[in-house]
Amino acid sequence: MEKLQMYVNQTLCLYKYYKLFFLGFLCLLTLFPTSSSNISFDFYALSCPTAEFMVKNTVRSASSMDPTLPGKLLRLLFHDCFVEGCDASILLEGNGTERSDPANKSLGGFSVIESAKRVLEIFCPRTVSCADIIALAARDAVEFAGGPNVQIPTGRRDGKISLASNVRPNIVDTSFSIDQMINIFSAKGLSLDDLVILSGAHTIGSAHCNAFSDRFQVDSKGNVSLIDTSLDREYAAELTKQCPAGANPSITVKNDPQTPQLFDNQYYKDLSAHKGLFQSDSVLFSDGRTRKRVMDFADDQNIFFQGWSQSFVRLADLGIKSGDEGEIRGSCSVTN
Ligand code: HEM
Ligand SMILES: [Ca+2]
Ligand SMILES: [Ca+2]
Repeated sequence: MEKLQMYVNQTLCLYKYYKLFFLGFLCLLTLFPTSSSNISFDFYALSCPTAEFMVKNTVRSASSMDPTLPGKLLRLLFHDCFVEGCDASILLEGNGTERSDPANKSLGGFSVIESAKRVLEIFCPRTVSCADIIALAARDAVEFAGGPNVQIPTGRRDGKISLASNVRPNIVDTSFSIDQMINIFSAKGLSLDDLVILSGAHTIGSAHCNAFSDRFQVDSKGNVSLIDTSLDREYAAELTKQCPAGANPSITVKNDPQTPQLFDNQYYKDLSAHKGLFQSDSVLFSDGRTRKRVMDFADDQNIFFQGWSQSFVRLADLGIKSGDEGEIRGSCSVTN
């Protein structure tokens, strides 16, 4: 009996120690969080409570002066996040940086990020990362253009690496097959659904003629022949008018001709009508794996917006640096 009592006491004692040990372990976990747990909603609530407000205001006032900015800001996030993660590597200037690669030549919106950063450096010096400003500005650009208002976590830190040679292997080209696109997206942890939904970004903004001019040909009499037969003939003829042979390479056409500045589901209606601008858009309707989703989104804008709110957060979350990784730049175009 005495032995049994001793045994019970020992077990209880051990249990107490284990509990203490376990609680201690939990405490340590919160003291040294894993890197990804460091980003959170309203990360700047204490350090810079007006950060999100200041970015939104900058995006709003710049976009009302220049309606081409929302498209540029949204694309900037895509090109940032797919190379080295969402870490503002795209903003670094200099020889051989991502920004200098020809695939990034048509990016824009840099001045909006810089002016938001300038304001933030006055009110909250060295606090808000350029990576967060890009993500917030893209989010605000979509809202400004009439799209859903998405809450995103903040706390991204700025990267120190930016290499032009990293761009081409990570950025999707319009000539890619759907399998190539799926490969790049899934390497980032993004799904087939994310591919269809995020391509919906092409409901705003514009493109240079060389991004789609290999989809058709015009003979000397002005007759249009389709190289990509998934393209609507009349739409192709319209595009050749806007982009005649030998046209100035700086000419751009609207990605979504019906509602070029409105973030809506018109892009998916365009795809269903064989009027996707890039080959990489058209394949989303031609391929049996994605056609159903294109039709869902063409039928119901709410379904697109719901999907967008989730896929956008996933895009803005790619390869985030947090905790003691990276830095908070003082100026977005150079490392500290
Ligand atoms: C999936 C494969 C994709 C391909 C092949 C692609 C390709 C392109 C190309 C070639 C342009 C025209 C650039 C120019 O000539 O100025 C463009 C524009 C644009 N892309 Fe994409 N893109 C893709 C996905 C995305 C994603 C995921 C987003 C954002 C979530 C995005 C957002 C935009 C926006 C907003 C524009 C308009 C930019 C402006 O107005 O300056 N794209 N894209
Ligand atoms: Ca990046
Ligand atoms: Ca639109």
